[in-house]
Amino acid sequence: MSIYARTLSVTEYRSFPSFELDLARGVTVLVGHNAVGKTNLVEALQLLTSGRSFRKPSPRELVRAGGPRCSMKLTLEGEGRVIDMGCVVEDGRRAFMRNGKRCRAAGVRGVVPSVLFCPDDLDLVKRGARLRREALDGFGIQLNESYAQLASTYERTVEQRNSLLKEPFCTRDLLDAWNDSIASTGAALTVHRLALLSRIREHLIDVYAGLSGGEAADVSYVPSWGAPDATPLPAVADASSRADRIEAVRARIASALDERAGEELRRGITLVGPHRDEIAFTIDGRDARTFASQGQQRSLVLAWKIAEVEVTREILGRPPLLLLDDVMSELDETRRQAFLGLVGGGVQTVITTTNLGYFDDSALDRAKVVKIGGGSR
Ligand SMILES: Nc1ncnc2c1ncn2[C@@H]1O[C@H](COP(=O)(O)OP(=O)(O)OP(=O)(O)O)[C@@H](O)[C@H]1O
Repeated sequence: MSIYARTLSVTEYRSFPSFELDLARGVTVLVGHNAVGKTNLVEALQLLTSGRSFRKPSPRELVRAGGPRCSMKLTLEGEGRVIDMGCVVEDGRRAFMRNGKRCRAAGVRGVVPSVLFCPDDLDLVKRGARLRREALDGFGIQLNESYAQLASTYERTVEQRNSLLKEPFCTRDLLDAWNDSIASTGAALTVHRLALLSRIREHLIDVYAGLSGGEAADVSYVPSWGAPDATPLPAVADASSRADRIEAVRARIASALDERAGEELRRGITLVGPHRDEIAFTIDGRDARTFASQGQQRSLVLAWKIAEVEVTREILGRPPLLLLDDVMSELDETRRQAFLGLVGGGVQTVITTTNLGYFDDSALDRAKVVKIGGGSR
């Protein structure tokens, strides 16, 4: 049996003095009124599977108001293993634990990765590019530790270069000294992104066509460093062509940095690199950000999330933990069924809702329903 999330327990965490939640191997529905803490539980599950929270809280925000510390533990079980992933916040500092031993976020990340879908995601297509980059990276870092390390090294490098750019003494020579690290780390990160996006794309196209009755959706990577008609990058077939690909991107980032140095010095920010790249959706060849209806944009996001589930299965050989926070009310019947269909495919799922009316009887019969703010059913 593949590894899955069995029990979450939290103490002095957000709205909970203490709470223990046994999860079903299939679907667990958390039902309760507004503000009873359903999303808080989803957040803990995300934190203990991915090492991050979509709410981006400061450590103190995780501690129940007035308390000095909080702790969370998620027990994973299967494949002959039991692993406890933990997180403790004390004195305003957050520490992760694996089987009781302190570790970095990487220690809890990715054994059972999670795919979260919450109401904020519904605007993913039309909001700023940063959110789409974060969606791709947040997924990628759970599947590949080198992706995670590159993303974090690259972020630090850009921060340092931007700090330098804001200094009155910053000169072209001082700036150029940073270009190598931006270009080489940025290129390696970009190649990870391109590989992951191409896997997501394959599923997204099929899923979207199924949801829409045949419309052609697509998603592409629009780099900050190249004209769209630039020579295509070498295809990734093996490790050596991967190295060629990184070198090709590195050279383009380096030359774009060179070209735009004057503008960077004037504006005080780094204008080239993966932190400025775009992930763009189209439907029937038209830019989805400006042309797609709200329903089409939602279907694109839904297709993206389903693609994340399928790509996890492809790469790790097991499905992720799917966390659906408060989205049932936002989706119509077809889209709800698309998600519930995944569940039939053996994806462990936690769904929060204020209203069980969004589920048909057969779905509820197969689910474990837990009332939050009351007893379990
Ligand atoms: N650190 C904290 N200490 C105490 N309470 C907290 C803390 N953080 C959040 N809360 C409380 O948790 C509640 C929100 O919980 P949550 O967002 O999980 O609700 P929910 O059940 O998902 O609600 P909805 O159905 O409206 O989305 C709020 O009442 C908020 O004040």
